[in-house]
Amino acid sequence: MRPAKDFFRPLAVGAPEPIREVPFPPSRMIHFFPAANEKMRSKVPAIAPTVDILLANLEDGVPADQKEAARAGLVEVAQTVDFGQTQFWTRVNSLDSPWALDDITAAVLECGEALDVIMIPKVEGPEDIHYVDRLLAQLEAKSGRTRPLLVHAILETARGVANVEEICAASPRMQGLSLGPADLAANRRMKTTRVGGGHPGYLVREDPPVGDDGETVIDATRATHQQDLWHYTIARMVDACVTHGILPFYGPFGDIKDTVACEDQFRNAYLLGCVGAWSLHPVQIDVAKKVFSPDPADVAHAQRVIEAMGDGTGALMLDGKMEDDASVKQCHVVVELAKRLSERDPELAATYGF
Ligand SMILES: CC(=O)SCCNC(=O)CCNC(=O)[C@H](O)C(C)(C)COP(=O)(O)OP(=O)(O)OC[C@H]1O[C@@H](n2cnc3c(N)ncnc32)[C@H](O)[C@@H]1OP(=O)(O)O
Ligand SMILES: CC(=O)C(=O)O
Ligand SMILES: [Mg+2]
Repeated sequence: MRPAKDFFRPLAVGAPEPIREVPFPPSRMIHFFPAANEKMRSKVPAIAPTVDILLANLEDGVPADQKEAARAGLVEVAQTVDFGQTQFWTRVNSLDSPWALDDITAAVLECGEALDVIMIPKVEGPEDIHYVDRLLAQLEAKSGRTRPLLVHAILETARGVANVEEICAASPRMQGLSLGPADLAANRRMKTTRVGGGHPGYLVREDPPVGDDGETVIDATRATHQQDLWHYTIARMVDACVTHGILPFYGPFGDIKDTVACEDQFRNAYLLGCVGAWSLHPVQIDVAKKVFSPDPADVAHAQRVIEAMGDGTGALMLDGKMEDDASVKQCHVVVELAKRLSERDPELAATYGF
């Protein structure tokens, strides 16, 4: 294990200094485009200003015979598109694939400073991050990059979930985690066949009523309530990320047409502490923007509580509810997020009255 005094030292001579605080610009959606697809690439300049993060995908979703084309597509986009304030990321192939080394090499040596974050899929433990950390430092030194690339890991194996704390703590490059519900379901041998979201079979049922004879009526009509398959993993991911000062994201929602359920899944993640989610299709961009921007009514309420609480200590009644030091802290989280997002989005700022 690296001693604490060496944690923030560059891992190669000439590599940039690691950062000490993870930047938190607007990060409501990571919009995926398949980097091998010329038509989708041609849409990138128009989509870039409408999203917080744009990601060139090289991994799953890209056919095996298009991996080289996807890598070339990443480089082309990095070298030609003006991203403005939008972050530009890539998801490389998994570390056990024949493509990962060339993906990472091209991302550092050919994308220049345009690239902000490299997403590493199927991370199982800190050893995966250590490997990437050293390799990136060597390539950064070679390329002359002036700021370190950050690393985002996908949590999509049971071992990755078991090691989530160590993964978060493995390097100062760690920017955040995303939940990978599709691979995670397969790896855990869950019996689902979907990309994220719930399942009608995962439910709780109301207790049976009791008949006149005092016996329970098992076959009576009883309400059922679908449960959230992802609650445990998201909550665990959020705690690990917050502990280590990095950012948690929900991942993909594969039922593109069901924007209602997508919004629900995203909102559950937002309420549990995630900062954003993936958008796989243009219709999911606005869903993420809506969900991960605080509701104007919540912001107005939070501002009232902050104002009423004065120096932020003590307890008082507002609208029949007790407010105190802890509730006002929650209100600051909401208002600070709204202000941060508003700095980039005057339309949103107007909805908050800033
Ligand atoms: C489990 C995981 O790993 S998830 C991550 C891996 N998967 C992905 O990244 C998938 C990304 N998304 C996609 O590839 C596509 O959205 C698909 C294949 C799912 C659907 O694509 P289509 O069948 O073309 O969808 P649809 O016809 O509704 O598209 C409407 C328009 O939006 C465009 N579009 C669709 N998805 C995207 C996207 N992600 N980015 C930009 N434009 C897009 C289409 O090109 C089409 O444009 P057009 O109107 O000019 O023809
Ligand atoms: C996000 C991802 O890669 C998955 O769900 O498998
Ligand atoms: Mg996956």
